[in-house]
Amino acid sequence: MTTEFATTSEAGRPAPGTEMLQVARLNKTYHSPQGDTEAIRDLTFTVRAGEMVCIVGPSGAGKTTLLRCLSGLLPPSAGTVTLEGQQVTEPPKGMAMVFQEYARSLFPWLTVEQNVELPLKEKGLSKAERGPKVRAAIEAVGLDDVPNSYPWQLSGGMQQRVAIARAVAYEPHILLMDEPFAAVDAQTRADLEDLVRDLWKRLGLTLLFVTHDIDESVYLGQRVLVLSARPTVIMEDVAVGLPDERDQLTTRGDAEFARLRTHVYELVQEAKRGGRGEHDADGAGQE
Ligand SMILES: Nc1ncnc2c1ncn2[C@@H]1O[C@H](COP(=O)(O)OP(=O)(O)OP(=O)(O)O)[C@@H](O)[C@H]1O
Repeated sequence: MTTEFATTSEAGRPAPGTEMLQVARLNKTYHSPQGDTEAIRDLTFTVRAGEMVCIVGPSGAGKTTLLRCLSGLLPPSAGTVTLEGQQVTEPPKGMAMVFQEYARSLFPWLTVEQNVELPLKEKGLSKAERGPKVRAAIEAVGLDDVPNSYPWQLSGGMQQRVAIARAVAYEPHILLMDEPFAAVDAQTRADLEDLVRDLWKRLGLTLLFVTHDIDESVYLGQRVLVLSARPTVIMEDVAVGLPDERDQLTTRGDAEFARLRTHVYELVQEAKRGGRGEHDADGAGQE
């Protein structure tokens, strides 16, 4: 395809491999009349430019809370989030997000093209600048035959492709994805996983991908951060040494894939039993 996306240097992104997102001793405690809930106890990790990092953890481990803190929507109770040297206190300009609920994140009265174009308008790009970027993004996600359709005329998987196109057209420095494929069927999910890996490689994206699905985290990630049960710490930062060229059959049939998924599965089971989290105030397993 003819890419109209900015390259890494054109877009002013940090050079690949440099530290981009730093989360330092992050704590989030919710206060309510019923009492305090310490959702996140102590999280420290770094994401380098160009990395694909997955986050898994048991239900209620604080994944949504973490993403809200990273995206500046929720102030931490302690600790800091720093993106490209700037402390995050509001939604950063260089960040885009894709959510699980695509039906709620797309505007039903706008066409595919108009949905993808909207953030570029908000970014202040002229019509002439927007056009090629919108077309390239729609082509990149394989929707070039339906640019004038409305979201409600498309399948769930296609709607999620629109949401992904909108995020990549914006040319974010970092893309956060919050369980983006949880609501689509298994086959569509596999296609979307491959789409995300393809876009990540081609566009030099930095990606933080939250999922419940252990296999998905190993298939997609270069690293998998495994969260403990609440109050959350990082149990382990698992390096995924699988080759960069991945496909659904070969990679998932690989002995190393099986070893990694077993390891992550055991960690999540341990987390569910409350291991290396709630009972470990020192946060063992931190980087
Ligand atoms: N606004 C809030 N007020 C009080 N407690 C909250 C609030 N939001 C979340 N919590 C609590 O914080 C903890 C973490 O919630 P969070 O939604 O971040 O977890 P999660 O890992 O995203 O969950 P799931 O995997 O089920 O989607 C939970 O115990 C939840 O009840």
